[in-house]
Amino acid sequence: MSSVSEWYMGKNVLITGATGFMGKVLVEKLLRSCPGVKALYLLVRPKAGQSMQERVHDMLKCKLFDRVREDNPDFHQKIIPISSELMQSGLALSPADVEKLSSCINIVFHCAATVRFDEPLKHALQLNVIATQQILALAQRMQHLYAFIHISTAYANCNRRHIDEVIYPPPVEPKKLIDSLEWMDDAIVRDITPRLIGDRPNTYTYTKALAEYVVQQESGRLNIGIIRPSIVGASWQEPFPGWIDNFNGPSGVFIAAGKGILRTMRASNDAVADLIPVDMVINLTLAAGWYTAVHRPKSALVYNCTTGGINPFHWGEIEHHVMSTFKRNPLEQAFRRPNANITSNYLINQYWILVSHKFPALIYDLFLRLSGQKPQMMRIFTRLHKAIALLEYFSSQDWEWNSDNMNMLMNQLSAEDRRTFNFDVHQLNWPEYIENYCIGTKKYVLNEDMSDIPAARQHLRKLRNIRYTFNTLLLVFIWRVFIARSQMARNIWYFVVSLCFKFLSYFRASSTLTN
Ligand SMILES: CCCCCCCC/C=C\CCCCCCCC(=O)SCCNC(=O)CCNC(=O)[C@H](O)C(C)(C)COP(=O)(O)OP(=O)(O)OC[C@H]1O[C@@H](n2cnc3c(N)ncnc32)[C@H](O)[C@@H]1OP(=O)(O)O
Ligand SMILES: NC(=O)C1=CN([C@@H]2O[C@H](COP(=O)(O)OP(=O)(O)OC[C@H]3O[C@@H](n4cnc5c(N)ncnc54)[C@H](OP(=O)(O)O)[C@@H]3O)[C@@H](O)[C@H]2O)C=CC1
Repeated sequence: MSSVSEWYMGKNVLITGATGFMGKVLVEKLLRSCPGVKALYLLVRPKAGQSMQERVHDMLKCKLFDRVREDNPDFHQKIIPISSELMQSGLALSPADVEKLSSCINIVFHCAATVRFDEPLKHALQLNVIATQQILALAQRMQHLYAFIHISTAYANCNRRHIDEVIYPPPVEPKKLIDSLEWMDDAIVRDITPRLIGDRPNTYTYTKALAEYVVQQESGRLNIGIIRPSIVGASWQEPFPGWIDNFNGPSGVFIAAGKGILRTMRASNDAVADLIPVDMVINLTLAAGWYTAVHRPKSALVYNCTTGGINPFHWGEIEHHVMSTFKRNPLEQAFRRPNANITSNYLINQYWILVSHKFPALIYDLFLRLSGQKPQMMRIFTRLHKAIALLEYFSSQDWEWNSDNMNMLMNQLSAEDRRTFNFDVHQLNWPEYIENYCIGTKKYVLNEDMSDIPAARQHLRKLRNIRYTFNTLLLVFIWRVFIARSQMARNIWYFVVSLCFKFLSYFRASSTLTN
């Protein structure tokens, strides 16, 4: 057995955010690659009418856990859900649970956060900063804790161009901010938020930066590791390629482009798209847990978990591969044929929004109205524009992350560990990864069947014929309205036609001469 897996043998692990995208992959990998792990304690809240037990039960039934289920059908016995609402005082843990966790937990992975970019500051602060303080306080009480791993983001310091593996001074002293926001009502907080977040784009990156500082300040004698992944995408290889379960980050953009809804977006073709597969992030996280526990670094080690500096890929290339994949493997019931283009030019983008988003939406809604249905396309576009406006900051510029600690960690692993907990981003073949990612959004986010691809292709052919018919009708209409009715338009038209004719004659004559 590898030394990382061996270390997890007999250990009790506490995980927050286990029902989220990364948390699920962490739980799965621990169960599959560290079969000796004793128990996973998951802090989960009841949600949408489901108890925390029901939520965890549903989670473990999902396809992500198929491989674990094959290896050990009783794997759920190692999962111990603990009811906890991180936004409440004391994390809403019962005294008995606090007692239990304090006496048995050996390692903590703190993944829970709000990742919404439009989260009101108070809420983001409550979850990303205050809950982190509370988890740290709980960790301080743990008698057999070897390591505390905090999941941050590579964009916590996105106001800098070059980001080292250090904790930067916070934009404000977190305690002062917490105290001030406490007495302010939501309207005042909303008004001052832009001033507070300053040169960061949203409350998410701002509060994640504050959380890192809190972890550093309040860690006491804990052994700390901070993981900073960039844009976390579908899985690369494990448990199977292309697994993804949400619309966050690029996934929503890929889906909207595949459905033919999104045709234009502001992004720089040449900017590095710092995507990193979720399985690589989790492999690094588990390896960092082992390293922190065994080597007990004197101060918190930060791991920038990024790809751009090592194996760069650009948004322009992503656009190409996403479009090519969705043309070969279309999504069902596309609105239009997939044909999205990115541009960094504001005016060009506005033009295409008008022509390729708003105009078709208007026509489609008119059609829905006329056929007695409720118009919906304009509403969908309004939401899409709101979502992509929040992402454009990240797709229009480059950052440079130092990844010395990631390299150091890799060098610390045995050959076997490097295979089992692979986070060597050199090995990523981007075109293949993007293809699997897109197919993953089709299979696991939209739950579409691959056997329906011929029907989806047929639908795209139908859309192409509608487009040809529509363009022909438009041309005839323009002809009737403008050309046939006005002498001046007729003269312009004849002038253009004769110019084309002359050009053709000249071209033919010159090509005869050269022959
Ligand atoms: C051809 C392609 C070319 C590519 C070009 C470049 C692409 C660049 C792309 C991306 C760069 C990203 C850089 C991220 C860097 C940071 C990384 C991190 O550290 S954190 C993780 C990231 N976090 C987020 O991504 C949260 C973003 N999401 C939000 O903040 C909210 O969801 C928001 C404001 C976008 C929408 O909020 P609401 O309240 O209007 O809606 P709600 O409740 O969230 O969702 C409504 C419905 O829309 C879907 N949806 C959500 N996000 C979507 C999206 N981005 N696109 C499409 N649908 C989305 C949802 O699944 C939901 O569907 P139902 O109603 O349940 O069926
Ligand atoms: N996804 C990405 O691209 C990136 C993510 N990260 C970081 O990785 C971590 C995980 O992100 P990701 O998995 O994508 O996020 P998700 O939104 O998928 O998951 C968030 C998790 O936090 C839990 N949570 C949220 N609020 C509460 C609460 N009040 N009480 C208890 N639990 C709560 C959620 O539980 P519930 O199911 O109950 O809502 C869920 O399990 C975060 O720290 C994020 O900042 C960093 C870089 C990129």
